[in-house]
Amino acid sequence: MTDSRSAERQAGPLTYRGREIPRSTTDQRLLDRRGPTDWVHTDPWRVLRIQSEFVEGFGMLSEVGRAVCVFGSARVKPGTPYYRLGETIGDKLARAGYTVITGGGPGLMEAANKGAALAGGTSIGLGIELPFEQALNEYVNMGVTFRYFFVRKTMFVKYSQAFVVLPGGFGTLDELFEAITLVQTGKVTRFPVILVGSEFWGGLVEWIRERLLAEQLISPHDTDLFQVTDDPDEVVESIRRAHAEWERAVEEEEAVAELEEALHEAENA
Ligand SMILES: CC(C)=CCNc1ncnc2c1ncn2[C@@H]1O[C@H](COP(=O)(O)O)[C@@H](O)[C@H]1O
Repeated sequence: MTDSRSAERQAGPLTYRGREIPRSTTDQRLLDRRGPTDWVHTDPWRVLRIQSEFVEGFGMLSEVGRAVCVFGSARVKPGTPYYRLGETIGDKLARAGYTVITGGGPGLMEAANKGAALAGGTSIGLGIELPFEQALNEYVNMGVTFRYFFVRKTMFVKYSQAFVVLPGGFGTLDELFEAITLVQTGKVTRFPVILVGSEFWGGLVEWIRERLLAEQLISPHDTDLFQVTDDPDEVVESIRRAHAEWERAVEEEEAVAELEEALHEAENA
């Protein structure tokens, strides 16, 4: 313990004692315009920027209805088979009443946004600031551009109820494995992850079974955490089915809770 209370300073939730006590108070430093400005490049300041990205993202997305994220390569060109597949999936999701969310970039993100926008749906792009210039693709009708990858990833998961994964590179694989890990660890529940393109994904799925499963690095039921299809209608149907099951489960949970409450009241009457 320090000798006396006077040798202590409370600065918000922080306590300083003895020689650690700062020479000025936080307010003095805030109101004093002199002094170095390098604090704008410090981590505590970045934390505020990170917070503001969460606030902007939550603010824009919280009123979006049922939504599906579509991921896929930034590099696939318009007019190619994968691009057309992306457009079809965006279109069908929008017609089924889902908002389509993508990374807002070019390639298959653009394809899904295009399909959704031209079908009259809500087409969202969650862009990311990159070292080279890039704007949200022209088919995004609601967008946010993030500075931080991890804030953006939180938005993908929080505001969608399914992930559709088209062929892609590292970015797409990152998003795919994040989603599967979140489902595997129970951080998100009843969340369909649908890989589109059996020829493209076949090798990876085989490796998961023959290597990860065979070496017991995943559980047998973990291979059910994702499904593979080539059929855009099946993509929409699987998502619909999962949501119908989810709604039934929620209704059941609510009915059980009401029953329990009624029982509790009757016991206390
Ligand atoms: C031409 C080029 C490389 C542009 C990059 N521009 C990007 N804009 C927005 N999201 C991106 C971009 N690159 C990667 N991503 C993210 O990672 C995935 C695609 O990465 P990849 O092309 O598969 O690895 C997308 O689903 C997206 O969420």
